[in-house]
Amino acid sequence: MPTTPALRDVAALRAIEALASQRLGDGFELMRRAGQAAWRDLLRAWPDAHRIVVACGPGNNGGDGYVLARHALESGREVTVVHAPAHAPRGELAPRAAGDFREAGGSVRTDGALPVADLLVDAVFGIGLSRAPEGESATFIDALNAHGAPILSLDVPSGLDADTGNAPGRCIYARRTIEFIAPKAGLRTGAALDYVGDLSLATLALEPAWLDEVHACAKLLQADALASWLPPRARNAHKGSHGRVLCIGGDHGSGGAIMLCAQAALRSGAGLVDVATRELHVPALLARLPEAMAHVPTFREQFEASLERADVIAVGPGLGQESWGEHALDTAMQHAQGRALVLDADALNLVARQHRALPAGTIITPHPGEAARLLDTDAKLVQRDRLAAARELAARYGCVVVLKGAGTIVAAAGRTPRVIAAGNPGMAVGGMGDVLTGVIAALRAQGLAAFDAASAGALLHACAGDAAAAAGERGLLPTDLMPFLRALANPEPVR
Ligand SMILES: NC(=O)C1=CN([C@@H]2O[C@H](COP(=O)(O)OP(=O)(O)OC[C@H]3O[C@@H](n4cnc5c(N)ncnc54)[C@H](O)[C@@H]3O)[C@@H](O)[C@H]2O)[C@@H](O)CC1
Ligand SMILES: [K+]
Repeated sequence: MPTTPALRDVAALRAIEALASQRLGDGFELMRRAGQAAWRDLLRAWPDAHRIVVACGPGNNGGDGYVLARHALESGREVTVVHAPAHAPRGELAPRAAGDFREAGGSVRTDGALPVADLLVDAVFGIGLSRAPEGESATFIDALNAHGAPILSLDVPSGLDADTGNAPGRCIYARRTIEFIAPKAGLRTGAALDYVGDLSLATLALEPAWLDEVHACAKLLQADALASWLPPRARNAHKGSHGRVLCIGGDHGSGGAIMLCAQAALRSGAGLVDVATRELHVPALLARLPEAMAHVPTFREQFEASLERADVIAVGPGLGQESWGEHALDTAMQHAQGRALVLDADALNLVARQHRALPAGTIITPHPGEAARLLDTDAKLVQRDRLAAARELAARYGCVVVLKGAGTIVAAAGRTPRVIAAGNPGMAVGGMGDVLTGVIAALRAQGLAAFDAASAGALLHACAGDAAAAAGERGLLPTDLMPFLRALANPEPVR
């Protein structure tokens, strides 16, 4: 796959299927290729699986399952196709694939009962899922999940909405999913990451140019894209060449948040970092991070001078929503003209509370709860369709949005959203977002445009999290990322 592959939604996949069926002259050819590709993938991942149960649904996803089952049968495996009573093959193609399987001597159980197996193949529902599985469909999915053998899902774990990554009801927990034709946005963000397992792709030998004829709903940013975002450093650089970041936050009780932000900004290459925080936190900050310059927002002149000097103002980590934080945010916003802004955490909660407009190009980094407050909805609805929520935030606030959570999304009006293909659950710990704010602010200060700084920052942060998680996800600390931020921010060996 290229470093930033295009992601497709169901509408685009339907368009590609129609186009390909027409150009190949036979609708069944795609199903034949899908079933065969899935069989090859199964052999790669589970070469020793002998007893294979293929669970088929009523549509073309089930048809792919019948094609795979015929290949398994012909290679001497013990194969049983099982479908729920209500899932007899329908339409034009699936009955044909089922007929081929029976003709080859395959047996089909129509009572939904699952025999002993080394491996289950899930071909119940694909991109045609139209509602939450209920009744027999729900019981069948429950039985597959409870069986105990690993599950290979064809195209989509059955029950998952391939556009949103939301499971509206029961859903298969796959060990592995083989996608057909093109990678799907909905398999890479939010709840989807609990269901998909390892992902592989079969393009079904379609001409790449055919894919270009349909729209991409998002792009996937993978670890190897990182180097291309990071600007080279001039040999005669001085500290001013790499930008000046002012980090504002750390009300009483939250002093660590702004320290993490500042340290991450320095480790991601900012030339100068100022911190405006509570006076009480200054000694700890300077002891821990002597490279930072400390200011106190209540000393107005000193604070305003630091705002005037800043290239990038990052507000929010540990800011709180009391008058101290409100005053610091107000003052920062008064000096936003001509500077880049990165807003996080309580800065976003204050923006939501005050119904504040944001200067164009502001980067906001909400988690789903903050996104919900900004959109006046609830976090569950945000998570139900993360891409739509990120796009809506970008449109409503005219800003660049980094919607955090598994499969972070970066969106901006008029741009194709980006989905980050890195990060891990070890990063779900307090302080991790403060680090992200510092990373993005540092990249913005080094000259990246807002959308690129947000994208590269989210990717760098996630990759550093993955590198740090090599020692274990449980117990991972935000400070563990610091050496990896430095290493990954320097992809070229230093001469
Ligand atoms: N159309 C094509 O050209 C190709 C399709 N392919 C496969 O076909 C799949 C799409 O096929 P379909 O469009 O037939 O859709 P699916 O097979 O995903 O499912 C549609 C069928 O399931 C039923 N259904 C949907 N949600 C349900 C629910 N919650 N409870 C009960 N029944 C439900 C529908 O009524 C319909 O009969 C892809 O995911 C892929 O696996 C591949 O063979 C490649 C080519
Ligand atoms: K499936």
